[in-house]
Amino acid sequence: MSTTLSMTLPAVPGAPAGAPVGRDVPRVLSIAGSDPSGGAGIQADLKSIAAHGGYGMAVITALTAQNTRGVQAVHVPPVAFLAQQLDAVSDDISIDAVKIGMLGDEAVIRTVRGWLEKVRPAVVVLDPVMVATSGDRLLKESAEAALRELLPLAHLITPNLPELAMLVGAEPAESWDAALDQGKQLAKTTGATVLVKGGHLAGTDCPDALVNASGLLAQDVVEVRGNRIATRNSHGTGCSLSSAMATVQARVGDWEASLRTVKPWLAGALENSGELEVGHGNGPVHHFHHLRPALHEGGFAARLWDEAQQDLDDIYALDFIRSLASGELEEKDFAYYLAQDALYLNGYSRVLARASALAPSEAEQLFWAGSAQQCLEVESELHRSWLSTRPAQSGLGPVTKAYVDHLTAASASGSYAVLAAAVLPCFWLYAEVGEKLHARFVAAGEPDGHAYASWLRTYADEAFAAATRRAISIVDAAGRNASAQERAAMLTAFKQSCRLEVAFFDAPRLHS
Ligand SMILES: Nc1ncnc2c1ncn2[C@@H]1O[C@H](COP(=O)(O)OP(=O)(O)OP(=O)(O)O)[C@@H](O)[C@H]1O
Ligand SMILES: Cc1ncc(CO)c(N)n1
Repeated sequence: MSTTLSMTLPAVPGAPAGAPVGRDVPRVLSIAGSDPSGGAGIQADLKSIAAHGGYGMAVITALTAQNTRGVQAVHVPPVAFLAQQLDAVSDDISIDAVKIGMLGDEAVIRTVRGWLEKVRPAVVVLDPVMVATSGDRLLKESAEAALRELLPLAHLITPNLPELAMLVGAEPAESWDAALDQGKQLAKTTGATVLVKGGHLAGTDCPDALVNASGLLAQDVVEVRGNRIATRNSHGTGCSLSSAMATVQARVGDWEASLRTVKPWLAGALENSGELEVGHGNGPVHHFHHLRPALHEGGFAARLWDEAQQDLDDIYALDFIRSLASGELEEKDFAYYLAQDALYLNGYSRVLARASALAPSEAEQLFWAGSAQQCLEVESELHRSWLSTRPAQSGLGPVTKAYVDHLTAASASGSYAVLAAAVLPCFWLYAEVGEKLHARFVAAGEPDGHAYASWLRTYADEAFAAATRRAISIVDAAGRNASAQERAAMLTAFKQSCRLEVAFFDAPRLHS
């Protein structure tokens, strides 16, 4: 499958010409605390580094006993052993970037400081972890002064708003402008670039900004806006952000470009966090939301079918379908439906011909071409046997037009997979509804005098059911081979067609 790690990061606008380009797979060291529940600390850092194509390493400063509900205990091992871990890594491995997280106490800070002064890594991102999302302290109060003194050894500092306030000796900012002012102050006193984070603000926006007035950035303040995502799964966002920034910076050498890469990724990680179902409190983010596990045969079709269930329920609940089944449907509504169906089939046939033109194999080309021909034959049969005896209907109705327009747009997308997904509901939902209505009619003993008996008898057609199975299997294979992005587009196109199938059956009520 083609959904591999996004190792090739997009060329990012704003990257200065001639900016240093680092290693393809940067070696990134996290010096941080352990979160055994996997959402924050070194566990989050290693996932975040890997998600950005880095090689992750971890030196543990402290062990925490915590989960998504909070921190139960903290254990700081002897600092002599911390120093041994740090030296073990740097004696052997060239480190491209370091991310520093939870430090715990003053002795740890002193040890890390000594190591940084000796090794001088090219990229140092410092997340001044003091208090967890749960409100639990992760840095002894007595160590705050030592942490402040460590800041000038970092290139990027990533405090949240309460941490930023504490580091500049002020009250937490309540507005974005006030936060940026504090960021400027911290950048000035430390000489580092400050990443001011909007996570703790109220409102629908969630901006971040890089602040540095010494000419290192394109402007003194580079803001990257973002929408606030409604989720309580924000455990470890700060850890994930800082380690991702260290990784991308080691590759592209530009803080702004790094933030523009990392922020949308983090938004995706927050948006998809619900999928993980980890814990009962503030859950972790989905670091690998951009990767999808390989789907087994039928797996993508099953996902589409799940998506279609609500639309099927909606179809069965429509007056049109209920009264078609009972025979009570008004003749004018049936005539409108048939006339629109003939118009629709003409457009649909053209779109199927386009699928044939884009098909990757002769077998699929033939299938779509055959289906396109079949459509035209059904259209002319509709005219011959049903429409010739019914009063002329007005032209293309609004739903018919919307549906054909949607399919035409899908055929212009250039993606065979998206087009195949868009045309599928017309096979699948129609075949499903046809089979069910036919079965109900037969179960009712094919009542005499049913106004639509002959229609229902031909509605469930085995040749059409076979074509539907083939269309499903083509879309399933296309979906399994597609990138995550293309799959999402397939799902959107499919879903839209399902909605239009519902609307199409409801159109006679509204427009006949
Ligand atoms: N609800 C949200 N929607 C979108 N982005 C968010 C949301 N919450 C936080 N972020 C982003 O997550 C990153 C971390 O921000 P935040 O201010 O929450 O850091 P933090 O408090 O250090 O995180 P942590 O929860 O790990 O302690 C920032 O890029 C911020 O914009
Ligand atoms: C180990 C560790 N580091 C950082 C944080 C901050 O989110 C946390 N909760 N746990």
